[in-house]
Amino acid sequence: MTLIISDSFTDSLGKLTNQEQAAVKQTAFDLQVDPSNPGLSFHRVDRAKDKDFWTVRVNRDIRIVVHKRGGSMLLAYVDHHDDAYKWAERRRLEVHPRTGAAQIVEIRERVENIVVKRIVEEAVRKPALLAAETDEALLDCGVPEDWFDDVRRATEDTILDVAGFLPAEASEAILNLAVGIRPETPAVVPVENPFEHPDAQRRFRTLENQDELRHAMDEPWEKWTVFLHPAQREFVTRNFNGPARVIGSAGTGKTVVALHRAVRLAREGGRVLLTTFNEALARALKTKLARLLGNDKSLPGTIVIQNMLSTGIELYEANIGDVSLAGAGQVGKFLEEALAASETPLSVGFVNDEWNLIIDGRNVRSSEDYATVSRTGRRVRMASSKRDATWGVFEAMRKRLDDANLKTRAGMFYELADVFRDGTEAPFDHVIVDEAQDVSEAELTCLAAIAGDRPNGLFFAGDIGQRIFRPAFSWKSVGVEIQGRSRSLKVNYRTSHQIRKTTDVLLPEKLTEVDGQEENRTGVVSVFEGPDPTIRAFDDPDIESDAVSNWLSQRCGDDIQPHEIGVIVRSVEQFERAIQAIENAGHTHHELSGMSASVHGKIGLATMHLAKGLEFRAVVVMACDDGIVPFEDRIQSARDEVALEEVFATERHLLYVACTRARDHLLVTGVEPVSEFLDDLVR
Ligand SMILES: Nc1ncnc2c1ncn2[C@@H]1O[C@H](COP(=O)(O)OP(=O)(O)OP(=O)(O)O)[C@@H](O)[C@H]1O
Repeated sequence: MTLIISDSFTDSLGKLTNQEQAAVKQTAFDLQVDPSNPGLSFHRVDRAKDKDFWTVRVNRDIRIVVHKRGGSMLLAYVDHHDDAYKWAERRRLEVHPRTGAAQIVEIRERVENIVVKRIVEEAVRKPALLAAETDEALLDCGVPEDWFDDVRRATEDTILDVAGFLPAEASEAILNLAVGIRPETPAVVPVENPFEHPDAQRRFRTLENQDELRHAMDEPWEKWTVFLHPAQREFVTRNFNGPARVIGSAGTGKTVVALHRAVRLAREGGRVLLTTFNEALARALKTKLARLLGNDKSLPGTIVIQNMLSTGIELYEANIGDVSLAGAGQVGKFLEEALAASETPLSVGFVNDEWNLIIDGRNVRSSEDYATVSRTGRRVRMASSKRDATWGVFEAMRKRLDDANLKTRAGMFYELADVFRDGTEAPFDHVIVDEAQDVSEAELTCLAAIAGDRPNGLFFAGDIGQRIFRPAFSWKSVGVEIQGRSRSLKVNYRTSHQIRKTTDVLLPEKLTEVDGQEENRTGVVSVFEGPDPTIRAFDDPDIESDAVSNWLSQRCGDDIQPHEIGVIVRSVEQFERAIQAIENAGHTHHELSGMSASVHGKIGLATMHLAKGLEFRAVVVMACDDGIVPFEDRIQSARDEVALEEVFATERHLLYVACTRARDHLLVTGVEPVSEFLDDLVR
């Protein structure tokens, strides 16, 4: 007998108490070992339309709903006795009429009258969004026939309710149709077994052995470890003959793809480097990898998870020798000294930008190179005569660094790139970069030298709408060409429809990269709903603090634990305001930094920069005042138009990152005059 598990089973398992879950797991193991064991006491669900639904007894109260057909048994659902039966009576298992994928469908006439009645009543008042859709079009979307009328009657108020009754791909397709995006005709992938169809694998998984069953049940809320969207799966399993990239807005499961792909390549014996921007993100990746692997620790290959800087230092020490890096303060001091000694009439600010963005950032080593280097991202033009004079300052700067036996971070990566380009054996076959929007030019050059010409050598996961640390640059110019191998994910698993819709407006619908590629951010749907986010402006910080305190107290009453709540501010200067609000609500806080994860019983507190990679059920983004977001000092320090645009873009990204850490509840506040970005959020 083949045992299959469905996502509806893991969802329902996650809602039981720990004790009940333990009993369910034991019964599921017994079922896998010997389905004929009389202790399981199979009962057919007599009132079900689908006669293949049965229940299995866990204890006096709990029943597992299974679907038995042919030689396979599907674990479909688990609940208390009556609710388990009701669930099965309302559903049938069928094969999608177009694609051939297996799906569990809710039977329209069995869905509680009240719910459907509300959908119908409300539909009378507002225009129906999909009234003109033909049967063919709805079938193409995967809508079961008995739901056609409800879909056609759906209004903007009821479409989410209707979508909630449909199989996931149908739900995603009609939500897109409702905003004018016509879904692609479904792919017909010929498969013998409807459970093996790519669309089916997002909700069903055939279990090969007890370990897989244990893994699927151990942390049922971590569904991503077992079920992938077909678009995610494609990125995990596909082989690329050049650098490839998965993109998508916040919460679309890019990190999940990066992790699964790392495991897939290591299972094939590859040596994988999974790297990311900072230590906090690397730590989060390690935790997730451990969840994904479960007990399966014996990979034929290897996975090293390390932030970019540590990777660079380790590789340098292994291949070149000891390295001491100059800090930003040290670099600034040397530049000022070099400038003062040169008597060149340039501003310190200009020289700093020129060094960071061009000379050090692009590894310019001679005056000849300086004359021809690309100045993309820097609108300040320079006559060649001026460049000659300026070059002397940078030569002196390099000498100062050499004399002090110091390197810059960029310099270290460029040197490493030369070493690997010259044929030194790299310790990795595959490099996967998460949060790739924040990789620097020097780092990318080095990674390309390590694995750029290997099969499946370079893979990136990122979102240019979340670039918050580094300036954008041309990937092509460092030989990383992803055109034709870059695709976006469109299903948001993290944030509710309501939060996603509100925060999406912070960014333009289309973002253009330096290389000219356009990323269309429309057409994303979320897999669940929640309350509308609240955006509020207050007259003074004390009133803001009181309002935030009240909101926090209410959330804790909503069955949310303090550590599932995050308060996020622009920078540490606003921590005091946040702490006051947290303490007024009768809670304590825990500062989330690169080195520490959340602490049970304490509300998390983070800056917007360090919020990247975090996730909370409820989030407050507070102190969004004018002058704080965007941050006035950064605006003042921008020395040209491009730099100013860059400041506004990255400040917007920061607010977007902060707001999209929320799953179910979001509150954004500021004190008058508030951040100009809040106007967009209430639009
Ligand atoms: N196939 C899936 N099934 C269920 N949950 C998923 C799936 N894929 C991702 N998730 C969940 O969605 C959330 C967001 O996933 P992930 O962190 O990979 O998104 P992301 O695109 O990298 O987000 P960000 O851009 O904000 O970093 C996580 O809680 C993850 O567990």
